[in-house]
Amino acid sequence: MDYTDTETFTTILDRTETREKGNCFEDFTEGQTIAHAPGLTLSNYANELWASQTLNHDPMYWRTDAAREAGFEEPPVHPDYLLAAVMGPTVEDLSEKGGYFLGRTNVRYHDQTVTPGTEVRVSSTVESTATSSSRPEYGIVTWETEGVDAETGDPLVSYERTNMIPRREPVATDGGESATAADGGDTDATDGDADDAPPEEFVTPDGDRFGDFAAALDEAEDRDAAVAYRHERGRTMDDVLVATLPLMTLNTAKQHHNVDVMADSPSGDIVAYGDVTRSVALGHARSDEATYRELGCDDERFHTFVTPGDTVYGFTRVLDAEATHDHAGTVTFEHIAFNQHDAPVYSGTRRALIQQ
Ligand SMILES: C/C(=C\C(=O)O)C(=O)SCCNC(=O)CCNC(=O)[C@H](O)C(C)(C)COP(=O)(O)OP(=O)(O)OC[C@H]1O[C@@H](n2cnc3c(N)ncnc32)[C@H](O)[C@@H]1OP(=O)(O)O
Repeated sequence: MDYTDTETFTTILDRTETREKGNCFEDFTEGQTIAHAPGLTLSNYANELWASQTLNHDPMYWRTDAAREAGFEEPPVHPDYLLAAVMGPTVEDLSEKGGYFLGRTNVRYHDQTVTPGTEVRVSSTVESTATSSSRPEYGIVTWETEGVDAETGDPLVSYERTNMIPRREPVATDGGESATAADGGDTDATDGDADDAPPEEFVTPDGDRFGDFAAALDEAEDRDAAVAYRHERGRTMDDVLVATLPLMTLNTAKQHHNVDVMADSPSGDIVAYGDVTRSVALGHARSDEATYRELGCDDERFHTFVTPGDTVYGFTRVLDAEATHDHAGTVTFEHIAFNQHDAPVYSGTRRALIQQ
């Protein structure tokens, strides 16, 4: 028999089993810990590709003199690449089966002096599993993940991530009726103050230093005003951003590189990895601030798909500024990434040390 004859081969394909990858919702139990096999070595190539393509062009990641001025011995790996490199190796075990990255919180950078050549090992613990009331074919799983330096065991980055994960067997649900009734059917991107009217005034900081953010908050205080502004740059999602960057971190989620499968999904196309979308928005934001160190991110949500050809812009609201160090202060931001139709695609809060 000729296996390479298309007609014959098609009937053979129909009769053979597919050796599947990934885990379904039923495979996760609360408290279970998974040591991810892949792990990787942080590379200069992937670091530069990530930071350049997401417009994270802060000189301290590119120039030795700027790195030394910021207290590093040499340019460290970019925190967004480090975070993605700690998420990529988890995908095969946690999310390769499909479903969407819904959000993440408690992102903490434990060591920002990490340089290319560092080997990373990653493990995750299942924090919770829940039924999706709106989607019977999915469950919702939250994991706590930590990436460590393989040589020293020192923690590098940790976070809690939530995904929709396909079930083997759909369950009976109320079709989301209870959630809709409970939350009033609110689909606004920024939870919490969706029913409030926007403030009368928006204040833009005069510059990119801690003092500029603190002064803008002072100006807005006791008035119907918010410190909030848009960033000029936008980045159109191309193949490098959508498929290459996640694959460079060993992220095997089909959503980012298998057009054939994704053609039948609700997006109809491959979708940008959430960490890439977020990194582009944060890159825009960092271009308008004198960042000293990243501290962490919380309440990150991915609101809708970003597909190739979409353009990602950034919007920032300044929530708080606290003088915590001689040379820098802690600023809390809310960042919103939005597309060419002005629809929010990502939101999250971020704390960073900003130079005085
Ligand atoms: C695969 C991958 C990485 C990886 O390999 O990992 C990626 O990078 S992929 C790219 C990034 N990603 C996206 O492109 C998704 C964009 N997004 C959407 O396209 C829509 O959001 C939706 C179609 C997914 C849902 O749409 P939607 O149904 O209108 O949304 P919601 O009703 O808000 O959420 C539905 C249910 O998820 C619950 N829920 C939401 N968020 C959280 C959270 N943070 N924590 C806990 N539960 C949460 C919610 O509580 C509801 O639960 P119920 O089903 O019980 O009501």
